[in-house]
Amino acid sequence: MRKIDVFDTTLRDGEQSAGVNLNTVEKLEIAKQLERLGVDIMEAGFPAASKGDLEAVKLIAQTVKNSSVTGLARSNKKDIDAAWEALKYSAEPRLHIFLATSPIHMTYKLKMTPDEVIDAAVSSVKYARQYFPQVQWSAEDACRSDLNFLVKIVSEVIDAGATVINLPDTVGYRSPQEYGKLFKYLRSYVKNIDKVKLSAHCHDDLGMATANTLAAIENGATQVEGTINGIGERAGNASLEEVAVALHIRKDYYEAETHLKLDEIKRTSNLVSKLSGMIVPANKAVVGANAFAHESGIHQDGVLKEKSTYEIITPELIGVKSNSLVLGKHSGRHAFKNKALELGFQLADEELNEVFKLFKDLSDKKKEITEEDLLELLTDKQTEKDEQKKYEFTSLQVQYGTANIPTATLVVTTKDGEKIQEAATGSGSVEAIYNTLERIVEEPVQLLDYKLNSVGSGRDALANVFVKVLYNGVESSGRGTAQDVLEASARAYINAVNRVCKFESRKVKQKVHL
Ligand SMILES: CC(=O)SCCNC(=O)CCNC(=O)[C@H](O)C(C)(C)COP(=O)(O)OP(=O)(O)OC[C@H]1O[C@@H](n2cnc3c(N)ncnc32)[C@H](O)[C@@H]1OP(=O)(O)O
Ligand SMILES: CC(C)C(=O)C(=O)O
Repeated sequence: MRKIDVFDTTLRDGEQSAGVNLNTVEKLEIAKQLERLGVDIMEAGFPAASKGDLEAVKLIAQTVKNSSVTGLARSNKKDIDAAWEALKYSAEPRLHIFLATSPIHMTYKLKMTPDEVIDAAVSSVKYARQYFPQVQWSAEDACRSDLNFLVKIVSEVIDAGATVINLPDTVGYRSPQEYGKLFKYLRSYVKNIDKVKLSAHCHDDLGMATANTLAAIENGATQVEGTINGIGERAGNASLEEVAVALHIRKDYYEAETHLKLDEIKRTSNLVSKLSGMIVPANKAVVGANAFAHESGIHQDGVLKEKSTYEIITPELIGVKSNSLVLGKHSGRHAFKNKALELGFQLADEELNEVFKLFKDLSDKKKEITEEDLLELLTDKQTEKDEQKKYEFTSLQVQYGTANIPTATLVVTTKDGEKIQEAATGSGSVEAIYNTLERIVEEPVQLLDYKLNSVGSGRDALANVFVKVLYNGVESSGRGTAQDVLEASARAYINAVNRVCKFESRKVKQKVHL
């Protein structure tokens, strides 16, 4: 299997993401994790950019032992000297020099003629080679450069001593087919190309960075550059984790591999996200929170029967413990039963159907059903089984406005099937509800305590109300859970009454038959 070298630039191009600024301690922490991940080369910064960057690159170069450390420099002595200052103590000093080769960049940015660019490239590589045994030379904006010019300059910098040639798609412009052809072209027309490693460096402006990198590999690239989580200038760089996992999963096709420790990927991604502040989108390939989450019933059923039905990457491969079956409105009975079992509830078919219906009702109201939600449903069901209910909550309507008196209208069904409707006012909505319930139930319970909290997190968390009541000198309690605070309040009160009731003394006041 052909080995592809991994050149990580999270600490240089990744740090060029707008809004990202890593201090030396953070950079060192990421560098150590990149070393654990097994990157061949890490670009630790741009030493000429600032004193802080120089010091960070120096510290990383002195600390990291199992990956080669490099730094970026423009084609001038000042930048190369700064890089040498930072990198001279590393095991095998390695420099990365770049110079733009496209007409747009040469004319407008560098204000240099093509011949001047060749001279600057050659003299900077020669200068660097006096110090550095390894010099990578990058043709910035290679993808918008004239091909014959590219062949000429690459050939000359190789003669000047470059050991790696990088062909960056600096602005993420090329399609995979075009980028692949560029590599093929240089391999065919640069006579001394076999003396060097050939590297791909892709940006994601058109969302093709990973595909382009893989196309380069197919066409002769021996090194790939990118960042963890794809962070970087503008839309970012190629995601190294995507490239490495794609090579692994499709080794039958690419016949190439990296030597990354793939099970360190998730940990590296989490660390980079935490320290850079660049949140990984949930649907990001390989490392997104949803990458191994199955939500719909048919998929969940398939995965429970045989994981490979819907999983081409095992979560363990990248260091994630297991996949997750997320319960939501698209889930089916298989996944629901499985989750209930995990939580310790063995449900008979009839029970399963009942709780599953409650779950579906809830999932129409809530985006994601958490374990806590599920526990509520299952324990409520369990409690219901254990308790005979005299009153059942049926419906509630509350009118509330700062200019009006709060009014509640409730319908409660008795165990005999009678529907009782009542209405009352109160100084607040909850009091109006409780005043109404007092009219409905015949047991004169006295409310001692009322507590409200949320189950789960987020805006759509369930409301959980706990009430303490006194009846005939005995304290009891009740609990109600619902999407809405007011409904949970009513349910808690009814639950408390049910628990204190003596079924033999049933008598319902003020009935209104619907
Ligand atoms: C494609 C890439 O990602 S390239 C890397 C981009 N990264 C960075 O720029 C981050 C670090 N940069 C910096 O801190 C600053 O830009 C510095 C310290 C390097 C330079 O700062 P300044 O001296 O103020 O120059 P400034 O950034 O405004 O302009 C860049 C200069 O470098 C020149 N330049 C650009 N690329 C190169 C190159 N490869 N070789 C030589 N000169 C170059 C530009 O033409 C311009 O020169 P000019 O001042 O004669 O017009
Ligand atoms: C310095 C080079 C490699 C670069 O970052 C780019 O062209 O995108």
